[in-house]
Amino acid sequence: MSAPAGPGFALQLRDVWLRLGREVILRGVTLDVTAGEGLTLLGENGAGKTTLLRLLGSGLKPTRGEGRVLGFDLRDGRAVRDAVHLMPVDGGLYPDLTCEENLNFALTMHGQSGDVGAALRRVDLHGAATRRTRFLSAGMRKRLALARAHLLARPVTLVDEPFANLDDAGRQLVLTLLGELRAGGRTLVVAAHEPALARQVAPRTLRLHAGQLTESA
Ligand SMILES: Nc1ncnc2c1ncn2[C@@H]1O[C@H](COP(=O)(O)OP(=O)(O)OP(=O)(O)O)[C@@H](O)[C@H]1O
Repeated sequence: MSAPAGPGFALQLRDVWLRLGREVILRGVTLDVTAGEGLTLLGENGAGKTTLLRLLGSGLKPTRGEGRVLGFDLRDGRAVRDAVHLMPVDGGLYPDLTCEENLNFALTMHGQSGDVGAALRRVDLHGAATRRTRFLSAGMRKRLALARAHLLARPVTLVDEPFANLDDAGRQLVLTLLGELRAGGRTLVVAAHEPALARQVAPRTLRLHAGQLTESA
């Protein structure tokens, strides 16, 4: 990349192309996100939102182009994965672990400590603490994944469709907990089909279309 990321940039992409199989998903994506900024990522089904989040979390490598996360090259998977937490659309939980085991495991993996009981109470899952996550409803899994993202509070938090499968109280919980992450200075990227909700915590809006990313009003 021509210029290294300054300390104020959380995310930088320069002319990033990404191909999966025969399909070119990203076509020259360039992006600058300052530390602490909140970004809503819009786009129709299949536009490439999940793919872009996975790239920013170092789960996929650019086919062409360059990127940095908190100054670390995207290809430096270990450094990027330590700085980033990606909350995938399906929650990304371990189905045979209980709710509290999932949270404890995530803390251990990042060398962090935290109050797992309080985190479960926050999302109204304290009654299911010892239940394996495979036996949770889709909305309960979403709540648990949200609790994990909030507990880890990584400097960059990427969230894929946080409002899906949630009731009104659950959607409000998403806004509250993601809002707290932003208030604590974390950089937040939310891929969603609910722009009015997502913008409440991530006001800058970008749209992916035909592999290209543009600012959206
Ligand atoms: N492993 C893969 N191999 C090949 N193509 C893939 C792979 N994963 C995703 N794709 C394709 O990449 C494109 C973008 O998918 P992606 O999941 O990023 O879209 P999205 O914007 O998140 O969609 P949605 O709103 O439906 O969740 C789709 O055409 C999809 O078929």
